[in-house]
Amino acid sequence: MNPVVVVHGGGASSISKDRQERVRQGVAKAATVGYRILQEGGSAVDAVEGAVTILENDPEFNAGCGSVLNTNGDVEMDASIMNGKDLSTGAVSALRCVANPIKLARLVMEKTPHCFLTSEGAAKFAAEMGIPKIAVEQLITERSRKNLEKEKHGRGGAQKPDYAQNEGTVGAVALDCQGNLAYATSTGGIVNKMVGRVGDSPCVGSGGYADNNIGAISTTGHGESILKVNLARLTLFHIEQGKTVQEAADLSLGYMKSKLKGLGGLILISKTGDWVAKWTSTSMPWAAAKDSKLHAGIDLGETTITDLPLP
Ligand SMILES: NC(=O)C[C@H](N)C(=O)O
Repeated sequence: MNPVVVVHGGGASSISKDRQERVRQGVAKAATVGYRILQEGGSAVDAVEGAVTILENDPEFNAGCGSVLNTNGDVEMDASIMNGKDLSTGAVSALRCVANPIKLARLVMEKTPHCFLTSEGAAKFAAEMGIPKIAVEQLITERSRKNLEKEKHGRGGAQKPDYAQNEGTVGAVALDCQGNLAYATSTGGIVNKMVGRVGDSPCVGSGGYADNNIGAISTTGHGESILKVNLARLTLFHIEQGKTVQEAADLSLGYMKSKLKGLGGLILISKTGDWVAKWTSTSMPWAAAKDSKLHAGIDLGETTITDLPLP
């Protein structure tokens, strides 16, 4: 089986010129790292964890360092991961003071009898696993502080968040040489969210899904809409009904938009290695690595294809 990795850096409003290059490099690096892991014989789970860790560590994206702030100016992160081989899954939500939520989600999947740990319980488990607690300041950037200010005061103190401004959730899907599929999704959520608000990203079936018999998907966008339509599982349902990856993505994103006015995006790989990156938000940085080529883009109709650097 030829390995494939696709990553996204979140459905977003238009990305400013000065950030575009950094965002482009971020997704390209994540896809390249994930692909190398697969080429070296790593599993799909290893690849999605590796790719998402790169994006969590990159302050340009709304996950790990660079997460958006809640209404108290604090960071509460959500993440989930799934192994399509046996449907094992792990998730964390409302997690504070950990650099890489996706690593903790994987530990929930592999080291506990549960699928999902939240808040204090997740933090306690992180400590038990020897994951260092970091100061919240290490996760907060100048940009996220400014975004919160803008959200609170810049729109005349409007109470409702403008979802078009919420950007940067990260995700990855992978197909390894053995034909195994996996997904990982990680986020700081939405700007100015209520304390304790949990979005779609840690919820299996909404923020992502992976089943070796069908495909793997990671989603991004307006979490409350994604939760209501179970965007990830809905898309895979269309694949099960015989749709192509493009058709399935269009159908499920189209349904969320027409039914709820919810905008978002997704990356998807089928069990046969067909892949797609689609969005209804203004833009979505993404990159895909397959057959030693790197495909990447941010805006609609704009795709570049380059050779992947040799290992
Ligand atoms: N930008 C995003 O994808 C946000 C995420 N889906 C959430 O609602 O928490």
